Amino acid sequence: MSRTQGGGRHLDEDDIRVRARGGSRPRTRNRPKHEDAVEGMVTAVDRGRYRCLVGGVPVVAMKARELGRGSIVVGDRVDIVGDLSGRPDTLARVVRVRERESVLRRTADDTDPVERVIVANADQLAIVCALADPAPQPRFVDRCLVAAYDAGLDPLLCLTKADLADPDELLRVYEPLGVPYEVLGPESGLAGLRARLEGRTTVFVGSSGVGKSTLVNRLVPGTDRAVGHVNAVTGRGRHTSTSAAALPFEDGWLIDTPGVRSFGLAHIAPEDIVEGFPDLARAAEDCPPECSHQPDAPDCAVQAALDREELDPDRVASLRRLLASREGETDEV
Ligand SMILES: Nc1nc2c(ncn2[C@@H]2O[C@H](COP(=O)(O)OP(=O)(O)OP(=O)(O)O)[C@@H](O)[C@H]2O)c(=O)[nH]1
Ligand SMILES: [Zn+2]
Repeated sequence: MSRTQGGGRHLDEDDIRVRARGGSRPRTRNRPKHEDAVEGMVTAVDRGRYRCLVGGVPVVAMKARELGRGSIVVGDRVDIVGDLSGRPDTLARVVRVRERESVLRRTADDTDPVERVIVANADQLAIVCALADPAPQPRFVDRCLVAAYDAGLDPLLCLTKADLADPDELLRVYEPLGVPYEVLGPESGLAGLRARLEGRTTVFVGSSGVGKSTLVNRLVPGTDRAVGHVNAVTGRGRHTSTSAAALPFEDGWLIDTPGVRSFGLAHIAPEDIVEGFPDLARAAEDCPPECSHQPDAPDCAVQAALDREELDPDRVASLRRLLASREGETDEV
């Protein structure tokens, strides 16, 4: 049959012929490119280079031009072609990014509308908070809880430096919310925490000095965070990256985020911020639409419940600060 005949009809007959031979898949012009691509997980990103773990081998890759401008972040599952040997000076190519099961986003600050995905495919957010030195920052915890619930991640509160202070005051607030927690000190075993991390992809966040690195290093001994970085391979500097890096851990992943001290929440709607406060959300349901929940808000049911002493004033204050910070006031943590 001549190729010059009507295209669609010709394709039909070609299709039948292929099937009649049995076995082989029908050839179509739309077959995915790069059928030989192999799946990998992005463990670090550094200036346009993606460090991926492909079948246990660390491979450095660049983004194929056909992928355009879309971002690739730590946690992404990607399809890779090219040199997958992992040898120095080799550079593979990421040709596809698999659909993400979750995205953890942040805006640079609460009034900045530009949001960035910082980690893909995580399912747990470990909020590291010291019990002392630095003093606990419940507002930081609240902010992280909002980000976790919004992203569909399960929160896990890691209370560190239990040798320096008692966790009771913080637990009085967070235990009734059903937030899982671990109390950790230098001498405490890590069995409980390990069990919560097994098989999961957990992002660690914490403000400076809370003991996050100490914790991650205890969980994955001998992990020099530098190994997570592309630099050694590209030879482009030895700085400590401020981007996230994933470490394999017990059938799951630990993702450290040294550059992320907090989450700007500008991309989260006020209603969703309230959802991050399960102890207050019920009362807020009785508020007028678009209620600011601030003390001067007319008919605010949160204020009414507060007046009846049904709500924890500190929690209401924290919610109000978060909501106000989206309006342009800063909420430093
Ligand atoms: N007393 C006490 N000190 C701790 C504990 N965990 C960590 N530290 C100390 O706290 C300080 C900060 O710990 P890091 O692990 O560097 O804290 P970090 O959260 O990674 O801080 P950045 O490196 O700034 O991100 C260090 O001097 C640690 O030795 C703890 O459980 N108890
Ligand atoms: Zn209200």
